[in-house]
Amino acid sequence: MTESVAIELRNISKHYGDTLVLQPFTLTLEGGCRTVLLGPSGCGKTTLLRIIAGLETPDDGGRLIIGGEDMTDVPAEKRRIGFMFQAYALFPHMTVAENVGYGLRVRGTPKEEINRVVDKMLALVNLEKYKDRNVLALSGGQRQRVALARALAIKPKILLLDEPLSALDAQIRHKVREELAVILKELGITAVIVTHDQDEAMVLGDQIVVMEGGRIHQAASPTEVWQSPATGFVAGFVGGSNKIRARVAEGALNWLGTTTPVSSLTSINRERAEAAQTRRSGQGEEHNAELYFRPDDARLSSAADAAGPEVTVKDVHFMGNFVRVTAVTATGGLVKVNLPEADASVVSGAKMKLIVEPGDMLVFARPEA
Ligand SMILES: Nc1ncnc2c1ncn2[C@@H]1O[C@H](COP(=O)(O)OP(=O)(O)OP(=O)(O)O)[C@@H](O)[C@H]1O
Repeated sequence: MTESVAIELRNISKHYGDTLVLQPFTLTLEGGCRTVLLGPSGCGKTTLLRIIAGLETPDDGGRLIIGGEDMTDVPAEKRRIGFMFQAYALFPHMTVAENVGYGLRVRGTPKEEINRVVDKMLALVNLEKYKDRNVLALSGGQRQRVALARALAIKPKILLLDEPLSALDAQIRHKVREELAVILKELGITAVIVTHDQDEAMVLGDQIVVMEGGRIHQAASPTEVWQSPATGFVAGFVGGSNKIRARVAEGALNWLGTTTPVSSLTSINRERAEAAQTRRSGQGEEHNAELYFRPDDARLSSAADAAGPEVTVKDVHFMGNFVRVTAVTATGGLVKVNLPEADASVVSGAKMKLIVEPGDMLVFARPEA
């Protein structure tokens, strides 16, 4: 078990020249927890990781507190932080054991101690048998575990992992991410993991920080991010929700020509719908809200009396454990619907009703332009 330290990011922001790449924020990453930074390419995840590492300095006024100590001005090599970057950066001319022991060797650790730690780390990642093998003669997943063992060998207080699984193909990636989750949990180390893959974030994180355009949209548990997305961006990014422009007026949510009573929404969505109505009232036909719903939460019906907007089925793909349907709305937008099983009436060109239960609707005020 590693001593666990919290990371406090106080009033952190970052400019490169005139460009603001991280908007000011304050956030605590609990000691011993695994925090995942999740967001699309270019949202600032790596920049934030590099600030924690000491490879970038935050803008003036920002403070980085690690384990209660102000580390803002402490150089990277004095922070006791372990890294694992995207391409692992293993030393190709060295064996597995030499790679894992590298950080200890450069610190002048006695040989016996290095051997002891290397053995322990290789046991942790299940690679004892490969100790004397050259790293080039390993699979991608094995190299990834060597990189993890090397990062952990220096007994870091904090472990930073930048897209640790990006070099692996889809099949092995699933297996390795489960292994990584188990190892990090067992170690109880404070870890910060960057990914743009929401499944990976769900498996690896105790806390997920969802970022976009340099802004933190939400920092919460995987369950909370899934069940109560804080913004439309989170709703759309996590779970691949459909987004429909809507208008709230006179207690009703109008979307694609259909009306859903605001009173039938869940309480948080009802509040947001009411706020959208208040904020943008009296502005004619303008859309003042956005409706999101997950593909799994939508159905298609050919029943004449089904209540819901009409859509035209475009594509139907059998995906193994579900059927993915893409349909076109009356306004030309696309919606995705996941059906639990094949339905003979759902074929390309069929006109069907799109059904979404009010309890599954996520409503947000439309962001100001
Ligand atoms: N040294 C730099 N100088 C100027 N701009 C930079 C520098 N490093 C990063 N940026 C810009 O800052 C923004 C955030 O980059 P960052 O690498 O943090 O994003 P990211 O979310 O990690 O992206 P990815 O998932 O593609 O790695 C990007 O728009 C990027 O172009």
